[in-house]
Amino acid sequence: MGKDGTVDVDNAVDAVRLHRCPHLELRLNTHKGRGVFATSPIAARIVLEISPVLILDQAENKAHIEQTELYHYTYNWPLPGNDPLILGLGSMFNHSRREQNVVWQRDVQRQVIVYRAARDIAAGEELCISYGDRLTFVDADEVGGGDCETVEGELEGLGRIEI
Ligand SMILES: C[S@@+](CC[C@H](N)C(=O)[O-])C[C@H]1O[C@@H](n2cnc3c(N)ncnc32)[C@H](O)[C@@H]1O
Repeated sequence: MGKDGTVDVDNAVDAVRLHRCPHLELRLNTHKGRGVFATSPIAARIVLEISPVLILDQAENKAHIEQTELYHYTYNWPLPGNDPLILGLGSMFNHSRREQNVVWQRDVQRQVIVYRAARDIAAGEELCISYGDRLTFVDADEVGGGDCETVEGELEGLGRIEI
């Protein structure tokens, strides 16, 4: 780990050094179901989590993922028909259109997703990513409105989840 708390994730191809930020908790009963929250301040760019993914073939995906609740725990992947299941804490990040404070990157070769803080995060904040525009549920943040600043500019060039 670097002096600033960042993690070098550019490891050898045949190994992935795993990392989870210790300042996280899983809250079980939020208005979005379970969700990940910061227990202490977290600096921008810190690696929050490195989650492996499980890639099934197209037939398995159709039979066991698309028709079930598991579909909501998959990401887009650059292999047609093989959108993987996210294992680990990555599967617990909820969506926020306007308050996303987590960005993520696929490591296709090593089949992991690396999540980082998009900006400084305060203790008690929920850690959210963007699932994109095609949601399969009603966005709880949008039901009552709200007036939060976007972090779109900070997220340019980084991947979005579309599930
Ligand atoms: C990848 S899971 C996230 C973890 C999930 N909350 C849980 O308890 O397992 C995605 C699911 O979380 C819920 N979710 C995520 N973001 C949400 C939001 N902004 N509004 C309402 N529900 C949300 C939806 O049910 C969605 O299908």
